[in-house]
Amino acid sequence: MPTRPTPALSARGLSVRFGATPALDALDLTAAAGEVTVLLGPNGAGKTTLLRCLTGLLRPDAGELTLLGREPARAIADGRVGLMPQRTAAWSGIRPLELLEYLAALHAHPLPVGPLAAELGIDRFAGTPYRRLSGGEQQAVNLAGAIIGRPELVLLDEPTAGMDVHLRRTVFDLIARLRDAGVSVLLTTHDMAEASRLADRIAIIDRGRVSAHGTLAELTGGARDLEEVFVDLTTPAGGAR
Ligand SMILES: Nc1ncnc2c1ncn2[C@@H]1O[C@H](COP(=O)(O)OP(=O)(O)OP(=O)(O)O)[C@@H](O)[C@H]1O
Repeated sequence: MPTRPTPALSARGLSVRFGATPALDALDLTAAAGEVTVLLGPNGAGKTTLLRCLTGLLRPDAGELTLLGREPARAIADGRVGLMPQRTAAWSGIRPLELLEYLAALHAHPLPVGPLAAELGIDRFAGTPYRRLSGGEQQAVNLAGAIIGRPELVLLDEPTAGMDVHLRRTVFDLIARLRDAGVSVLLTTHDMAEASRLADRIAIIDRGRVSAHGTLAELTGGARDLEEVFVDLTTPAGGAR
């Protein structure tokens, strides 16, 4: 019997509570290796909480989690996972090119900094302190930092938020190339068009659980619009949990 390929991500019964709020409520999700998996969900659905569990920033109250078949901390320590957070104040005064060179030096076989910076337009503001960059420029630097170490799995939290159409298209091409190179990508977005265009599979998260998971065609039945399906399957932010 053929063995099943190791998934990029496996979460079973993952639960996180903040006081009375169940941010993740026994969430089950498997993301196949080599695919782009898009997490869609209303504000507060638990997407960022899931990503924080994946990167070891948050310890779940219950459940099991593996990345690339390993404990998340192990996979991350081995440099196999790249993370683009939604926002980071951590870099503050460092200049983008210095930052990328520093991050590249942490990895055995990094991408060449110059071409990556040029592709994402970072060379135009390479010497500006990170905190002075526009939102979209900071996002470009965050994305470059997530992929510079040639990770096998990339976690992107709203990667195109704040980006203009040009940069957004560049990022779409880059994500498609990562996938073509066999990299697994897990990303969150609120943009239905982006999800439709990029995803091999879409997981709709609602109130800390996966309410649907499949290809675009499976979710929409080929007849409905993804936004309609999303509205049917999710609770508006502020709705009863
Ligand atoms: N540190 C925290 N303390 C208390 N509550 C928190 C904390 N972090 C998240 N929450 C709550 O957990 C729930 C899930 O939040 P999360 O940030 O994961 O949602 P999200 O799906 O990423 O939302 P968005 O699309 O708005 O980014 C929300 O109700 C949020 O207020």
